[in-house]
Amino acid sequence: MAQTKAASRLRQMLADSEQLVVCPGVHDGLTARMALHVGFDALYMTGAGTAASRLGQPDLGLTTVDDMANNAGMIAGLDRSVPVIADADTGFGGPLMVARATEKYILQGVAAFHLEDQVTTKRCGHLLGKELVDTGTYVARIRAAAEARRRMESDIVIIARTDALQSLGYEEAVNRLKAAVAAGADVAFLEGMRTKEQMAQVVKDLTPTPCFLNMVGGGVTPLINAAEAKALGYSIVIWPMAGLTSVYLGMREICRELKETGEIKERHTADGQVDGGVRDVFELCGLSACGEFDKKMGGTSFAYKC
Ligand SMILES: C[C@](O)(C(=O)O)[C@H](CC(=O)O)C(=O)O
Repeated sequence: MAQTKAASRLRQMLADSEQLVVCPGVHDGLTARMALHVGFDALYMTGAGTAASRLGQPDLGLTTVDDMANNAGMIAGLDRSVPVIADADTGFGGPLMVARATEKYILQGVAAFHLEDQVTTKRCGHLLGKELVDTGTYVARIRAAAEARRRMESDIVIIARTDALQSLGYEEAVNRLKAAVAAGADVAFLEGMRTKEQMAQVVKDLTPTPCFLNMVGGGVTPLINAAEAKALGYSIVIWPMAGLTSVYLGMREICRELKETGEIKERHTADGQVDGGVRDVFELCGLSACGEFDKKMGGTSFAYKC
């Protein structure tokens, strides 16, 4: 398996200490297309969003490895030059299963993924009552992922996440991250931080390992902007709710309008064009590019203007 362009690209970004990789959370093709259109250097495939959009379920470990890997792979395939960082929850089982999951993510062209130390009946890191596996079990997950990466001759980036802060405290959480890095993880992710002091301290305590920051709207971690995250020394910051919050607010507004008034009024841009209509959505998803490709290859189905 050759090294993927996207994983190498992400590794280059991580090697540049001046660069902070800012990733909007996306959960499906349309939200990913919109983030790509706006021009982000990398995307984050949220597990919570995958559960909500593919299953209509909360983030409680209900997605299978194939739900997650297939969703991540579809998103990664939209633009292979833009790295996709994907949620891999607990790795979906013991070391054998974690290795299989890693192989699936690699084959799907994902650039990076995170593995955590919750039990497999996991929950969102910003909910109460999280249960953990012991450090040995967690490290075995990371080791299995690193071994699968070696077997596949891949350069996929492994992000170690710990949820230990809530029940075991800061020191134990940092020890778990250090053990995960020793077992082959490239990046450290302390989940559920509650203070700006912790946010600053963990970067120092994990040096020189790049650190990952999770900005969940409505979660337990204080929200800071990209400039502040960069000043603290973070390498990656994700905003996992970007797609979910947009859909939640936008769909609610439009559904209410239809229910209350019996119609949905067209939205317009400042220069009077319809905004968000059918053509905009198709074009965002590559309508013109599809027609051009078909024609160039000698196809005739889309030779007329769509
Ligand atoms: C990052 C996360 O794993 C995700 O699935 O996006 C979640 C965030 C969320 O539930 O919004 C988490 O922090 O556990």
